[in-house]
Amino acid sequence: MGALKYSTNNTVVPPSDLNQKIRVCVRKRPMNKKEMERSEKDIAPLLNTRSIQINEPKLKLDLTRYIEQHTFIFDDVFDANSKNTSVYERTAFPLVKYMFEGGRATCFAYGQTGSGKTFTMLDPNHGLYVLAAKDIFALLKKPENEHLSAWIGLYEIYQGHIYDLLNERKKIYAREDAKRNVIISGLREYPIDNVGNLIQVFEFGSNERSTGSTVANDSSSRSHAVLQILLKPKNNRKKIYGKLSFIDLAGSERGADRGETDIKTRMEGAEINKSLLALKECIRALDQDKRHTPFRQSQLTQVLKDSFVGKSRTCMIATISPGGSNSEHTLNTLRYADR
Ligand SMILES: Nc1ncnc2c1ncn2[C@@H]1O[C@H](COP(=O)(O)OP(=O)(O)OP(=O)(O)O)[C@@H](O)[C@H]1O
Repeated sequence: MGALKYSTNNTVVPPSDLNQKIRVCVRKRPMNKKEMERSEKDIAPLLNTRSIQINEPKLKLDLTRYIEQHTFIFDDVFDANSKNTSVYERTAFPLVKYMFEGGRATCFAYGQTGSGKTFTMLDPNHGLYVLAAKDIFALLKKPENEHLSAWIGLYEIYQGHIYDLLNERKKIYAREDAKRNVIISGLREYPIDNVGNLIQVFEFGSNERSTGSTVANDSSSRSHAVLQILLKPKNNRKKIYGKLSFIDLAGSERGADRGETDIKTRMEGAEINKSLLALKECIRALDQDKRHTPFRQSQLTQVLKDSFVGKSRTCMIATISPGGSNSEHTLNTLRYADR
């Protein structure tokens, strides 16, 4: 990423390759009502379709205010007025095509609580998973895919444990089989043959998700939610032909040490921090084509092993808030996503 040398200022830049092993995109959400009421400034102008500037408000020792500018370049940057459909075209859609080529694909949303992870990934009307499902069922109707069927599984990772959201939050375990594939034993998977069906099963499962309240968002997620859509041969349910996982990660700021006194919250934060760091390490290893991927460092990266080794592709969507009050979190998110 850092190797890109073209100008960042309002110039037309060449689009990034949609078929890269890893793509990292940023999505900025619109100002919300509270931010508008506080007349917050938008501190995150886009410079072009691939770069964004953060105007960080700072204070000198003599208390005079100044702005520190930071510029970041990504594979795509989506502005506040972008619709999920255009985000989909350049993030999850290439992964849908890839799973029909027999690949394992993963799409993550990473960002601060309230920055739009769930809205982007898992919104029941126009989340990327719904848009993907529409294309998946259309592709399954094609004669060349007649032998395949789609299955869905939904689980969350909370404090290093896996809970099956389609089976009353039953605790389940990941293990490696003789071929060193990671299997989540006991995970309930349902065959699905249309979008309505998938949304219904997903909604049932997401009601089970463990949520708690934070200052930023009353139903903030403290867990990572993983929705997996599998393609299996109709005549062999044990075999996985292709896989696409959508992951709504826990709020990134929850991993920071915020001086919480409550032990439960501290432990949650430590675990989230561990898993997000492990994820970053794995993505870095994948990016640099390293032979060793440290996926064993957390439960999250362990269950995603097949996204990091072999025929795999990953897209990370870093979601950010536009307002000045979130500048620190926004910078942390962009630094995390910056490769
Ligand atoms: N791009 C967007 N356009 C319009 N509204 C948005 C957008 N992104 C987020 N929102 C709205 O902002 C609010 C917070 O978004 P969301 O719940 O997706 O955040 P989150 O990052 O998933 O937070 P958490 O980690 O707490 O789950 C929601 O009301 C959502 O509808």
